Amino acid sequence: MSGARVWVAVGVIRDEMGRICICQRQAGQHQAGKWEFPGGKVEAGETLPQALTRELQEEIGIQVEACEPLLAIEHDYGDKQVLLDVWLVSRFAGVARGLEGQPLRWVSVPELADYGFPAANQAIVAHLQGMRQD
Ligand SMILES: Nc1nc2c([nH]c(=O)n2[C@H]2C[C@H](O)[C@@H](COP(=O)(O)OP(=O)(O)OP(=O)(O)O)O2)c(=O)[nH]1
Ligand SMILES: [Mg+2]
Repeated sequence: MSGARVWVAVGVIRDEMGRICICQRQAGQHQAGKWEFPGGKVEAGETLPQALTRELQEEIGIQVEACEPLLAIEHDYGDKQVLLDVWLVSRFAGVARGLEGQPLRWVSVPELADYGFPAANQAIVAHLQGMRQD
């Protein structure tokens, strides 16, 4: 184990058709090439909803209107430890686009199985697969 633990606000953004927004992590980033749920590090003094709202505005240009906590995951990648605070975003304004050049897709919950996610995300995907989709 090495380094400090990074606290991350992660958004599972669901549209009116039940699809989920995923983005591909870029070259040079930790876990590059893997798909993720958009989000990023919580800054000092921020609440989780504040961090989530800021990150989703910065990364994909949407405004969070309703969100609720889904689950929290601690994971040790060896080179980095993360605490992912995963929130469900059930209402938002704006059109999601990859503002940092990252590929972005809307996929159904079954389709999540076709994408390569960081190891910590397996618990998120399993949680979504076990949830009622209404
Ligand atoms: N956003 C996001 N990060 C994830 C997921 N799964 C996962 O292991 N992570 C890890 C990868 C990174 O080590 C960390 C998130 O950092 P980040 O690179 O998104 O942080 P950030 O947006 O604030 O970007 P920066 O400060 O590096 O510019 O959490 C996920 O689904 N979404
Ligand atoms: Mg990020």
